[in-house]
Amino acid sequence: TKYTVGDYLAERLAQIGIRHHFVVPGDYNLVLLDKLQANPNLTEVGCANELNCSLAAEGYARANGVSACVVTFSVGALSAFNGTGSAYAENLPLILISGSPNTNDASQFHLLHHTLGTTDYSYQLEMAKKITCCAVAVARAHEAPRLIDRAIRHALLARKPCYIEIPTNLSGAECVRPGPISAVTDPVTSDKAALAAAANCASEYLSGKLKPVILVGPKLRRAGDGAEQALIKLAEAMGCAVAVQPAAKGMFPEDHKQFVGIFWGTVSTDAADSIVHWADALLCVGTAFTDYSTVGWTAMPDIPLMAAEMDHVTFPGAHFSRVRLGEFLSHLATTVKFNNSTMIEYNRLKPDPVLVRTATPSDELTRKEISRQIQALLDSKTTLFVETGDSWFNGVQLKLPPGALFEIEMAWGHIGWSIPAAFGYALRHPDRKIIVMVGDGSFQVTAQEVSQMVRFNLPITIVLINNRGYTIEVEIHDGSYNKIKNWNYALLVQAFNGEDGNAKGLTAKTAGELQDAIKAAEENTKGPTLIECSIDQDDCSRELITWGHFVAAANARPPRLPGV
Ligand SMILES: C/C(NCc1cnc(C)nc1N)=C(/S)[C@H](O)COP(=O)(O)OP(=O)(O)O
Ligand SMILES: [Mg+2]
Repeated sequence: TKYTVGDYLAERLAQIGIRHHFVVPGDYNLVLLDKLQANPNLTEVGCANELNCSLAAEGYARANGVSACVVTFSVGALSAFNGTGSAYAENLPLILISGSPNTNDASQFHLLHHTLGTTDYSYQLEMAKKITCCAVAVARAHEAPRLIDRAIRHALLARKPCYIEIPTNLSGAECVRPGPISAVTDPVTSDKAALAAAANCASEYLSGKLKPVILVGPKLRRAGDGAEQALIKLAEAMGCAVAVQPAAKGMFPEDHKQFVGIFWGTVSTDAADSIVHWADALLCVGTAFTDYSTVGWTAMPDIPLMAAEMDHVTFPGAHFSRVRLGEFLSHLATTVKFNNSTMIEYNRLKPDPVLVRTATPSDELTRKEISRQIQALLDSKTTLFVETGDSWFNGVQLKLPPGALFEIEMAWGHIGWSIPAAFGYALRHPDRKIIVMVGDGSFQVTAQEVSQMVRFNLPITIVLINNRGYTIEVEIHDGSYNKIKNWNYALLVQAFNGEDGNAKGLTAKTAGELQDAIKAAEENTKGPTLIECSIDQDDCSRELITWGHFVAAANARPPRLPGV
């Protein structure tokens, strides 16, 4: 049988380590889906809609390093653009693949379904160029290898999504077999001279400082090439305090003796903000200072920063291009001077552990009791997903035991992300115990994907916090629009079982009911268990209220008058 464009794409996806590809079929991509399905290394994963498909691929990329989402033209791709935007903001190489019209239609000025009703079908590629690091449209079969290889290589190197458009009549067209995969995957290493200069210059700069602190950001993990291990080596070579941004929680071990908490301004944990503000040198590793991570700009560090990024290093008086993060951290670990002054000071000021009260079983359920019971669940096999909402604040406050992992989507912040993302992640990590903390508002956005968890028998535990609406928004700026129609969430999940599913839908209104529901969830190994926890609508974290106040103030800054 002839080797085709679809076979080429399938082989490249398998060669870069993809084992599941997320799809929603449409007549523009059916032949392509057949070719992908024909590759023995790929398992096709159907999703209920393209938003969820792209968010499932985003979650898969967190676990696997790279993912693929295959949709149909316009009606599919425009929804998948949302998860693609998430992958862009969260630095994940998601490969978005869309079927497109037959190559003969444009020149015949045909009006087509799934288009805007004009004879110009180029709008989708143009839109994709804005939200990916490389967007290509295959117009003739012989250019497929060059374009597919280029898009995938760009995505892998930039840790950003890419876009590949394949016309419905080209997926089955003749194509040559791919050359060595190293041409696509070979990493760009640091320039040797720049690496040495950067490490020497940085250790020189640090030796002149009295109180250095390391601040870890979300791009540390995304940089790959052993950057997380290299950071631990560097931290131990310096002996200094290590604080972590909320979106990077779990990227530095929280049981490490140099971990000083989550730096999030006034809503930091463990007084991390005190030691960060005490520092006279802040080595920022893959950090992202956004309005949300700086609490409406109130927590922007006010000393000159050292920034070690995925592919460059910059600090007062110096900039070094083409220096890979992992290599830089490893190299700096060998040249930097030991200086644990900030650890000594931190051990003086760190707060004593707080006593968390255990509710009695008949107590009405509260947010604090939910957190206490989830804390008790975390172990070395757990991956905790926290959804946009008060779950961010409740999740960030939890302590991660050795080996526990944490996933958050703080840059893009799409409510509902956690359900498809946890589903995609779970397919890649069936070995891990996945717990999702999600609010009622978020759950309503992407609830359909629980049915995929049922289909694949994934024992994901969904802790749904039902506080009757959009509480984050209430705290930022309240209005009628923050109210939502309440669902019977437990019953809904049972409906996803159809005739053969193993999902469980439970409700918990007291501490004891939650304890029992968690036990039932742990025993349900053949499907997802949703526990609907009802709490008072104003039972939210103090951190949310404080953070919401400053974020609202930042949103409300008056427009700058011209010439002011
Ligand atoms: C509506 C919105 N954000 C705006 C928004 C709107 N649309 C999308 C896709 N993403 C968004 N973040 C947010 S954070 C809600 O408070 C979430 O409500 P819920 O899931 O119920 O969580 P909390 O009650 O803890 O806030
Ligand atoms: Mg809510």
